Amino acid sequence: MMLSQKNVVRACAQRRAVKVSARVGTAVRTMRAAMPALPSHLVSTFSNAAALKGKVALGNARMSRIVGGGAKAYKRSAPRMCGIIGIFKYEGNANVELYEGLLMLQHRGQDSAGMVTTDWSRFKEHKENGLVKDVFGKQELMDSMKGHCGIAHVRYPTAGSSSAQEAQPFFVNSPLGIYLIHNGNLTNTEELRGLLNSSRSFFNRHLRTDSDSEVLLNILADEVHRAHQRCLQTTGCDPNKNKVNFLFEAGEMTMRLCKGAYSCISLVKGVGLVAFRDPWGIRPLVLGKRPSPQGDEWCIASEDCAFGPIGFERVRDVQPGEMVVITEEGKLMSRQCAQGSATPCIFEYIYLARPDSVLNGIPVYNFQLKLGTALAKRIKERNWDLDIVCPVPDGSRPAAIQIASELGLPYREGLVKNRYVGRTFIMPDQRMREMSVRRKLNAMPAVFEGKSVLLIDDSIVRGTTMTQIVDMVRRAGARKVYLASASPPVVFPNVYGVDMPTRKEFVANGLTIDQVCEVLRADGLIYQEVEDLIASGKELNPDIKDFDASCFNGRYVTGDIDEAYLHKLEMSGRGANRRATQMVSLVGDRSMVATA
Ligand SMILES: O=P(O)(O)OC[C@H]1O[C@H](OP(=O)(O)OP(=O)(O)O)[C@H](O)[C@@H]1O
Ligand SMILES: NC(=O)CC[C@H](N)C(=O)O
Ligand SMILES: [Mg+2]
Repeated sequence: MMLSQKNVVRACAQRRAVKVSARVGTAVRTMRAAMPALPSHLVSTFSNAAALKGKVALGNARMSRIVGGGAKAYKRSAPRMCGIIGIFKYEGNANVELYEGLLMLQHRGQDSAGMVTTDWSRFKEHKENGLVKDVFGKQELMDSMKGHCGIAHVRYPTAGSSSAQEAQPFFVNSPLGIYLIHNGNLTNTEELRGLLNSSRSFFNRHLRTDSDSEVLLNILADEVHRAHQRCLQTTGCDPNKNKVNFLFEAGEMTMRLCKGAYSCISLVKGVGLVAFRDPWGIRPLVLGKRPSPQGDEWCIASEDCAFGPIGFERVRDVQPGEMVVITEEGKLMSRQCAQGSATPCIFEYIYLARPDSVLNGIPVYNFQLKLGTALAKRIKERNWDLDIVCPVPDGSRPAAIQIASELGLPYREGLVKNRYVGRTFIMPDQRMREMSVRRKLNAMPAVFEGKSVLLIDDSIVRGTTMTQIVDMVRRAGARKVYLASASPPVVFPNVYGVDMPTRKEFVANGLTIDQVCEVLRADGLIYQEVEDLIASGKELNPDIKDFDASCFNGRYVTGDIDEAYLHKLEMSGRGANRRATQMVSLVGDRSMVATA
């Protein structure tokens, strides 16, 4: 009987099919008999582990977790999040610059793309599932996106579903016309949903999706309405002259009510381009400008790598808890809506952001070099007999270059990435899935033959990439394969906008480093220490007193996340289903970065 992938996972999770004995060999035989369709790499993982150690005392639960996680991992690509951009110009259309800027943020999200442009009298909106070039690379559509201001979004969902209805921007028409785009994830969405449905909300707001971003927009709109009401009750307050103030007041209340991560950009009719960032500054948001004969023009984006190609220059980060308004006339105003205390997400620097970005005053590239330096110190203590250092393209290159230099070893690019694979539908059978991983990366015998190799990756999340690569590198003739991860083991879910909601999908969850090493079939494995990671960031910007490193240390900076929350998340639709039926990206668009 051939079991489907889903059934394999289910069978593993329920621990019915695998009768694990203390001896792994028995377990492997049992697995083979019970699940002929089990991915061979997972079965051989255990055979190999057994060969390496003789026997491995992995418990029943742990075994089924690894098998379940690995099988699921085949369906998924690396976790992503969202990217946002807004542009204010005085004349001409903003559409092409929004498109170019959004392309520079494509690595942050690949599920959908959306844009709205305006001349402040009419608004033109378009959003669809797909990559930026597929959604907006159409002359007729772009010609119709008129207006000198606009906002645009790329999405990788962390709440709700990946349906096109939940693509961004979201829109409300009352009390002012507001479009909003959001990067991050609210952690008290249900509570806020309740507020919007309570008598507190005069409008009885109708929520059409499961998206947290739609909730956030409606909270903001509701607070604008309340600010307007307060004005009407105050002698001498002219609502028409106070719209910017309504936004600032709404920003203050929104930041009191909303928990979690939110970097947002809005177009507000009668006000202008509005941007705000949660009081913890978890997700990035950067302000840029360029001169024009009429005055400064503005761009606000998740990462300042978006500025260069469209002629903007970085001014500064939007501060945690700050709201910036660029009025319809181009005047920049700002208010600190909440006492901010920067604890930016450290995972941004390791994995999510492009190396050519500067976030929170820290150049991402420099951060990655520092991670290389810190890790090299620990590697030296291992006394591994190494011949070459090889990066896993693309994310790990800066760290690997630094490690090679610190260890005095040759840096060799032995893995070639096919950057033309692009997005791929879930492969219908196992052979094709394996093939698609192999066509993404190719190992060169010319580099590996007879060598003891130190492979560097920026992170090992589910272990999918690394398991395949270790195999490939051995097949290409490597004598020994050692692994180093520039980040610590990922063991806790990310609740702030990165799509990593369940612990069981992480290869390092519940295992010792030696056990992970066995699962990955390597000769040695070393991870970055959490203290070294945080210290590296603080050295680059001493004003940052702490980082959100929750996926490594389980300390959630917003203070509202406990075991019960994580458990509920894992049991929820997102955690349980893991979007098994949607498209996945087998090659992230970061492939364009380091090779450009
Ligand atoms: O353990 P896993 O779940 O496989 O995920 C970790 C891998 O995913 C990312 O690479 P990816 O190929 O997505 O993109 P990159 O080119 O930006 O490195 C990351 O850089 C790791 O290599
Ligand atoms: N990754 C993100 O920033 C996602 C934004 C929002 N939570 C959504 O799911 O659409
Ligand atoms: Mg990678």
